[in-house]
Amino acid sequence: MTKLSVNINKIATLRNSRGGDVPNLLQVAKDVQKFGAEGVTIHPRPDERHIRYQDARDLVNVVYTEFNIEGNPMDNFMKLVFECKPTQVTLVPDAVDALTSNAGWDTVKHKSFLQDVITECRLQGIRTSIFVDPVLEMIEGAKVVGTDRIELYTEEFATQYGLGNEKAIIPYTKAAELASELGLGINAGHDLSLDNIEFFKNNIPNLLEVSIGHALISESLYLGLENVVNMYIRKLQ
Ligand SMILES: CC(=O)[C@@H](O)[C@H](O)COP(=O)(O)O
Ligand SMILES: NCC(=O)COP(=O)(O)O
Repeated sequence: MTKLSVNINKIATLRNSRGGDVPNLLQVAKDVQKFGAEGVTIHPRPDERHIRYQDARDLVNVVYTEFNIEGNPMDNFMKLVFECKPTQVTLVPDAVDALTSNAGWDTVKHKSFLQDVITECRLQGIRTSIFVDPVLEMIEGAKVVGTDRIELYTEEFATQYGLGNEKAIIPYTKAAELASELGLGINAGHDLSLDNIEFFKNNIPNLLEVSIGHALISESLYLGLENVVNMYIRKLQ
């Protein structure tokens, strides 16, 4: 069984667009867990354009499933992580001004930096996962730096699968096989959706967790729109 961790960044994006508290991020976190999600993911970015650092602190008291905080392990981010002590921190090498995450770690080049961060997280009792492309050398490097898990960066798979190219799964399957042999736990995320999740899950051995946000929130809008439009129409009769 693969756990679903719902990424609620997009709820914060919508909330911040009006400056108030609608939709309420903490209520959404409570609700996704009530509906069966086994984790909540956030990715506070340095400009706080969606998740704010205070949201992370507030969510500590609300997330009773697995709390996953993602981000680039810069000083402020790591201070926040050590304060919140989530179940898992996912280290992502994204640039300060990145529109969204767009690459995995070079685990060879950044070996000693990652080793230091991961050692500190372990001392604090926080599970680590590092965001990686499905490249065997990077998976071997992930083992060397001592992470508990990897998160396979799935954008390329999602794009190619959407174009009908099922073979795009092959590097992910091979990466997962190697990770399993090396004793690394396997997570995955980025652009996973109702269209591609079943195929992905069926081809990735030992997939422990997926974190899904952009598509899941968009799909929730599409699938809920008819109901809400009709509720308004009934009130207007
Ligand atoms: C690490 C990752 O894959 C990202 O998908 C991320 O958590 C999404 O961030 P944004 O919501 O800022 O695009
Ligand atoms: N780690 C990936 C994640 O949390 C969500 O990514 P996306 O579904 O918003 O692309």
